[in-house]
Amino acid sequence: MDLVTSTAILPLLLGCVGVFSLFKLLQWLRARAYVRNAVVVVTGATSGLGRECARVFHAAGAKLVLCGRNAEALEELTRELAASQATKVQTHKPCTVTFDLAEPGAIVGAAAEILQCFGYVDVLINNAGISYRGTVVDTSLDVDKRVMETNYFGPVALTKALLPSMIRRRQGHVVAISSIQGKISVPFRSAYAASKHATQAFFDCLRAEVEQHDIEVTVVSPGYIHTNLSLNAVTADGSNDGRDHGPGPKPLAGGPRCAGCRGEEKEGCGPGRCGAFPGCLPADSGSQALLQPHGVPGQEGAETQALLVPVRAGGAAARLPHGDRCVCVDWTGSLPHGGGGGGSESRPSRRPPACPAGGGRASSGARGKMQLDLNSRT
Ligand SMILES: NC(=O)C1=CN([C@@H]2O[C@H](COP(=O)(O)OP(=O)(O)OC[C@H]3O[C@@H](n4cnc5c(N)ncnc54)[C@H](OP(=O)(O)O)[C@@H]3O)[C@@H](O)[C@H]2O)C=CC1
Ligand SMILES: CCCCCCCCCCCCCCCC(=O)OCC(=O)COP(=O)(O)O
Repeated sequence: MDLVTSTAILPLLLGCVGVFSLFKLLQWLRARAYVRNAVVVVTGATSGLGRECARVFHAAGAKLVLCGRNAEALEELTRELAASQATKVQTHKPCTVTFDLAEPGAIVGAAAEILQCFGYVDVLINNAGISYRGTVVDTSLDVDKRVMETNYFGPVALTKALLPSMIRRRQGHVVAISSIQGKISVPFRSAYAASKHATQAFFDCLRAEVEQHDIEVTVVSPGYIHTNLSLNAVTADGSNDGRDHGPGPKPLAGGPRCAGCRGEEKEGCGPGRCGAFPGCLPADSGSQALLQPHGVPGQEGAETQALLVPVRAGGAAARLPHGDRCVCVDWTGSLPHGGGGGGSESRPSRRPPACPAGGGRASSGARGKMQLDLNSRT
């Protein structure tokens, strides 16, 4: 490289680094300013994602309204936040409101209480939810309704009750914590996936309706996060599952196998063989990954952070970190919004063919560490 070229490249590089750093700094300042002193309502604040939201928003200076069913747990969280390490920004004592989202009659009163806390709401985070596990045929309709009440009708009712005040102020941000299961449907999670699909649709419609009032609507679609959600999952008869073997579709005993391998000892699909197996997803079947674990799935510390990746018609893709392989799960994945390349309905189930010999092995059920970072807001 001659002298002229090298002297031109160095300033250019430094300039790029400078612009990038400035952009990051502005992004950080914007996120901080957005949250500081904002009135943020978090439902399901006593556990998991909601608790983490409470911690992060409190530290960033938000005026929190913490909602949950358990008044004592909410008080304990308030004490914990008050005792947490001081940050540079001024923090505020949270307000708590206790109500059950699955009680339709409780929501209007709860919304009024929420508004009394600080007089208005800037951000509503519809986070509370329950999981469900069971077969369609065994699940009583009461259970379907309970999951829908908690995950869908409750948040919808609360949003409706708080919207008029946001519209009057021409300010507000409604957040719905949905799930990847709001985009794709998997067996044995019918009620949960249905509630999350409904959530996705409702809040997408809302976004289009309230844009004119300067109100923002965000749907968050996380992948697996290791919380109490699995422990508290309801089952077909309405009882609690009570098992915590990590969230998500579980491999059959003995490890992940192809859908056609139920009860057999053969494992895995070899490279290039995925297409033959409804239960096996190609490691890379398209330009967009559905699930993109960072780290080795199943391994402690693997980052399977929430992914907000649009589902593409034509194939669910899971890219594994250790090379291109099929990913075998014990169910036949159906795709939303036109699976199978162009059609508008999910693919009909096919009977899985016999399992191929040998091949790669991959683990489903990777767990994500949860850590929210307000700075990553774009
Ligand atoms: N964990 C995961 O892998 C994923 C979670 N999500 C979604 O994230 C959200 C939070 O889940 P997560 O933190 O994991 O689960 P947790 O079980 O840890 O927390 C759920 C929270 O919701 C509250 N809640 C449950 N039912 C009701 C109800 N009827 N009325 C009021 N509050 C209620 C719980 O309160 P209580 O203490 O009273 O039970 C609890 O605070 C859910 O909407 C879930 O669907 C999405 C994708 C992945
Ligand atoms: C490396 C893994 C490959 C698996 C590829 C399958 C791709 C599709 C998987 C479906 C993703 C579902 C994401 C679920 C996010 C979510 O809502 O998790 C919570 C639960 O599922 C509820 O927990 P539970 O343990 O009760 O199922």
